[in-house]
Amino acid sequence: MRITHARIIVCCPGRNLVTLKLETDQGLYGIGDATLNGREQAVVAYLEEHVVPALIGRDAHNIEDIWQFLYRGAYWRRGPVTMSAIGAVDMALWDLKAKAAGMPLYQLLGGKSRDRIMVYGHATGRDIDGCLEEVERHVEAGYRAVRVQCGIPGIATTYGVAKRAGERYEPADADLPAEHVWDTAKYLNFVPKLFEAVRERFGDGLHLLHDVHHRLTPIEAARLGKLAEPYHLFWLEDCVPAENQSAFRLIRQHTTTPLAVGEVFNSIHDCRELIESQSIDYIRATLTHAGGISHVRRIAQLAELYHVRTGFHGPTDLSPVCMGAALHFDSWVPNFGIQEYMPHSEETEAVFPHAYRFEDGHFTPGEVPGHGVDIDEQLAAKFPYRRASLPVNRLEDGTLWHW
Ligand SMILES: O=C(O)[C@H](O)[C@@H](O)[C@H](O)[C@H](O)CO
Ligand SMILES: [Mg+2]
Repeated sequence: MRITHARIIVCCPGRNLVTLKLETDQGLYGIGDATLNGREQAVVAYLEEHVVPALIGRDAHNIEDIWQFLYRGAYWRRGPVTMSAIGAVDMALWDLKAKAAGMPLYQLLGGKSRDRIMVYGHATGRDIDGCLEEVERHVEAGYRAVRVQCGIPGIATTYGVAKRAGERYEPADADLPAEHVWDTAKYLNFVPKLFEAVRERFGDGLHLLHDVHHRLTPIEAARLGKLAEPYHLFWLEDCVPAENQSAFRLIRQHTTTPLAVGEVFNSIHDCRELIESQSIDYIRATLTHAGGISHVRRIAQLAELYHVRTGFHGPTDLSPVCMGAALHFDSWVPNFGIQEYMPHSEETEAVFPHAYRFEDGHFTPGEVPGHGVDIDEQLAAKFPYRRASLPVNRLEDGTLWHW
């Protein structure tokens, strides 16, 4: 099954999404997601100039060899741009192989380890009451797990909070980076009250998650972990930036709150120490940004040895293609934890017809051959690319901080 054509489709049905389509001499095609939010065109150029020309004529069945060719062969290993490009190729090749076998992708990975995939949704509010209403809405829709993010009194904009009630939170919302202001003291004094209010109203049964979005120092994260213990979070996410993997050892010494990290990771080397030192509980590196199924499978299998479970990143800046492939992976992976889910816009759903379905707080990946997600190229062409940037964060005195 030779690769004959490769196309990169960039569209913006509400947000920018990059899709790789590989066609073969057997008439089958495979699709991969190459979206790197706010840096989309860097991956497009990498694919167009350095990857696609080298793929034409290769046997699409040799997934591992193509992976090694693109990774080792590049000499310049790792990094989000390279690994997103490799991730898209790998995802498209697995899609092709499963289509050629006439099987849903999870079958090729080893079959199902579970009947359905638990997801967590995002409840956001400008204040605690607004956030509780959104939690309520999720509970009524069947969610078993909800991530809560809330406006912080005294801070004008807060990570993860939608502009208006009931709307989605979309981070890349400006042509050039918007500037937000951050204050750790205000945040730390406030956020335990949010957890307390959720537990008071919804009891202990709901899985409760929270994303710190890399804003604390290790000792501050340790304090938050301790403060959160009475509310038994499912996880505390990205409590510190994780370039320094040993920072998590310090946090771990102080708290039993489960820790999740890894949405910005792109390689097993970004999390090897975190996993081997048992400093985390959930690894969030996902298929698009971490080199596709072939590489994330290695991460998950290392993690399994150390009781670390998966909790894939799944916001709307990953396309339905990544979501579909991730749900097949989630169906198989023995050490599954949870899957993030933010509903895509109606336009995005129409551009990417898919077999996966939501019911009662869970997803099923569908039974069609491949990963079950397609792209309507004619419709995609109606939504041209628009530059959109993620914000930056400054402390109140103007110091640039982590976003
Ligand atoms: O947990 C999450 O879903 C993430 O933190 C996202 O909200 C990121 O901010 C976004 O993916 C950046 O592009
Ligand atoms: Mg996050």
